[in-house]
Amino acid sequence: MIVQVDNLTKKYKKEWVLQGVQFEINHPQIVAIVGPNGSGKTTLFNCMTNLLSINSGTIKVLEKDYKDTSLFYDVSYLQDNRILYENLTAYDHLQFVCSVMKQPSTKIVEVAKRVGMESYLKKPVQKFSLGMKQHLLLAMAIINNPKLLLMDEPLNGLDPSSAINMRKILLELYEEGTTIMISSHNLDEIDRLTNTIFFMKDGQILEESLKNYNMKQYFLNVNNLAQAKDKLNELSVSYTVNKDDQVVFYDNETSFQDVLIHLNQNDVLVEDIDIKRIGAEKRYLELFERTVSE
Ligand SMILES: Nc1ncnc2c1ncn2[C@@H]1O[C@H](COP(=O)(O)OP(=O)(O)OP(=O)(O)O)[C@@H](O)[C@H]1O
Repeated sequence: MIVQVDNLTKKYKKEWVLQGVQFEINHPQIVAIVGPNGSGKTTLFNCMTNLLSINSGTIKVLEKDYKDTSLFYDVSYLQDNRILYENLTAYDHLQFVCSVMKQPSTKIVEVAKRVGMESYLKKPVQKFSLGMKQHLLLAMAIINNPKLLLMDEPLNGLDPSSAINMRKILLELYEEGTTIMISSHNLDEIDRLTNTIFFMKDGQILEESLKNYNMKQYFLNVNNLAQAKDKLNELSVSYTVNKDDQVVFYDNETSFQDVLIHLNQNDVLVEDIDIKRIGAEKRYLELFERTVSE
């Protein structure tokens, strides 16, 4: 067991933010935590790392109670950049983390290279851009090869190539056996990283595999719509016809190839094909549409 959270509740003064959070992670994976602003993602991470007291419930991490101080060596938490010291260099920060994590200082250059921050390793943080600070936070979080890595909005301020590099590093860590819990509002990036998403709604977690949402949706323009409908009915394909007279269907039942072959053999000409992927954004809108439009 990597994480087990049972009936976790947390309130600030009168506001209940976590209202019975419940989930388990039993094997190494990348899990995204997604939810509107203020839904409690940071609060959940802060509770899991014992930075905040909880009101009720239990949290177990790597088979231990979350308050067990030995977890410090195996769990990293990438928080926002207010934890950085403006007057210290990136090297100073990494040296400090190395010493408390009992890691050799040779790791500093190694991790700086991996993250792509060698050129400003010796500069003070006050001269850093937002993205440079994110690089340093990432380097600090992975220098000890954690078993569990919690990341609160790590993509903030990253340019496209840095975001691609971060994705590469996270996928490598996952391959090496690290479990990553990442909160982000960047649903495209989440789609690229994982299809396991915990949606935070009403102080609870809705745990979903987005496999269904990663289906492809096909839009066909055909020369003879009536004939096409007849032939699709023969194949028992579930389809709809949209306002542009396109035949729309998903790839979960009959394969796309079979549909094309059947139409072609029955003199229906497919003139154009558009393919869309249904991802996390669609599910997010279904769950939070009112919140989004408010
Ligand atoms: N220290 C605090 N004192 C009082 N209320 C707080 C405190 N920290 C957070 N809250 C409230 O708890 C709720 C959840 O906040 P939290 O930061 O956990 O949400 P979040 O999902 O991480 O949001 P975002 O996506 O904006 O980062 C919000 O309503 C927030 O105002």
